[in-house]
Amino acid sequence: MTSSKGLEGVVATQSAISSIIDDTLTYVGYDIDDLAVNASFEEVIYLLWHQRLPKADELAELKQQLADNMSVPQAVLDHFKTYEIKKVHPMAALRTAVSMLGLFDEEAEDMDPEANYRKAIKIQAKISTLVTAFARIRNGQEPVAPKTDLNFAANFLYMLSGSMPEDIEVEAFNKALVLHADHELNASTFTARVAVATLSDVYSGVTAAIGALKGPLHGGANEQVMKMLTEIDSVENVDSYINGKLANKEKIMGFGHRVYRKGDPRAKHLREMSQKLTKIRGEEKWYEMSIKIDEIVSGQKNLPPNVDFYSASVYHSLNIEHDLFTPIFAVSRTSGWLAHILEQYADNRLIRPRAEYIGPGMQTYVPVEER
Ligand SMILES: CC(=O)SCCNC(=O)CCNC(=O)[C@H](O)C(C)(C)COP(=O)(O)OP(=O)(O)OC[C@H]1O[C@@H](n2cnc3c(N)ncnc32)[C@H](O)[C@@H]1OP(=O)(O)O
Ligand SMILES: O=C([O-])CC(=O)C(=O)O
Repeated sequence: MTSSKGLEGVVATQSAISSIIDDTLTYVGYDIDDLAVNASFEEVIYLLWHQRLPKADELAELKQQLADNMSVPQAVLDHFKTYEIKKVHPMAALRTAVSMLGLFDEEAEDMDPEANYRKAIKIQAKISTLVTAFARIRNGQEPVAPKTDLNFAANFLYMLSGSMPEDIEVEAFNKALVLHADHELNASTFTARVAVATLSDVYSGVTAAIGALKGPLHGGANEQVMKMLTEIDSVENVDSYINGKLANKEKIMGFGHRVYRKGDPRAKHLREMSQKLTKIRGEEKWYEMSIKIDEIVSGQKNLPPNVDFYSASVYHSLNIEHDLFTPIFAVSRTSGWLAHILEQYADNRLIRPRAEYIGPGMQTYVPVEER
C-alpha cells in the first residue's frame, strides 16, 4: 500500500454538483464565468441542490422559504453573550452556533430526504443571521432582523450594518457569494461528506465543514491576505515585503492551489470588483498593492492568485471587519456543503480510506515495571 500525501490526485467520489477540468470551473455544467455575471446567489443555491436552474415560481418559492427561516432561536443569540466575545474568532463562534442550531431543531435526527432538505433551507437561511448577529453583539449593538423583501446578498449586508446597502455593494456581494458557493471536493466539502457518510446528521456535517474551512490553508486565507495587505500598507513596500517572505520560503496567502495550474477562474472576477470598489471608496492602494503582489508571486513563483486573494480587498471595501471574511466564505459555501451532504445521503457508502503504516514492526508487550 502506498499513500498520496494530502490525498493529491486521489479521486475519492463521484459527484454531479461541480467540476474543475483543465482549470475550468462549472456548477452542474454552467461555467462559473457565466454564473458570476448572470446568476443570483439564490439561483445558484437551487442549481446546486437540484442540479438544474429554477423556473420563476421555484425561485420565488426558495426565496420565500429562505426568508421564512432566517430567525434563530433566542437562546443561540444569548449564548454569544456567555463568553468573552471580543476574544473569540468568529469562525469558532459560528462552528459552535451552527452545532447549537441542531439542538433546537426537532427534526435534527430525522433522516428522511424531505426532512434533510428542510434542514438545508433552515441552515442556509440562518447562517447569515448568525454571522451578522455575532458581529453586532460583539460591537455592543442589537442584531438587526432580516427584511423579507431583500435578496440574500442585500439582507446579509443590511443585517450587518443596519442600513440599506447600495446597489453596487449588493452586486459585488452577490457575485462573491456565487463565486464561493461550491468547489468540487475541497477540504471542507470532503469533511462534510466524510461526517455524513457515517449517517450522522446534517448539522454535524456543516459543523465539521466550518471547522475545516477555518484554517489558513483553506478559507482562512482571505483574512490572512488582508492582514498581509495591512502590514505592507503601501505599494512602495510590496517588493521588499514579498521578496523577503519568498526568500524565507514563507507562503504568500491567497496564492497557489492544489488543482488549478494556470489559474483560478474566480480570481479575475474578484480582481475586477476590487478595482471598481477600491476606486469608489477612494482607497485604490489596496487594489494597487494586490496587483503588484500578484505580478511578483505569479511572475517569480509561477503561482497564480486563488479565490481568497482579491476577495480580501473586495470585502474590505464593503466595510466588513477582516475576521468576518472567512465566515462570509462559510455563508456562501454552506450551499455547496449542503448540496454535497444531500448527494452523499442519496447514494451513501461509509468513507473510510486506509493509512500506509510507517511505525515500528511487531513488538511484544512488556509489563510497566520491566520497561
Ligand atoms: C479557498 C481555498 O482554499 S484556496 C487556497 C487558500 N490557501 C492559501 O491561499 C494559502 C497559501 N497557499 C498554499 O498554502 C498552497 O498553495 C495550497 C494549500 C493552497 C495548496 O497546497 P499544496 O497543493 O499542498 O501545495 P504545497 O503546499 O505542497 O506547495 C507546493 C510548493 O509550492 C510552494 N507554494 C505553494 N503555495 C505557495 C504560496 N502561497 N506561497 C509560496 N509558495 C507556495 C510550496 O512552498 C511548495 O514549494 P516546495 O515544493 O519548494 O516545497
Ligand atoms: O478546492 C480547493 O482545494 C480550495 C478552493 O479553492 C475552494 O474550496 O474554493
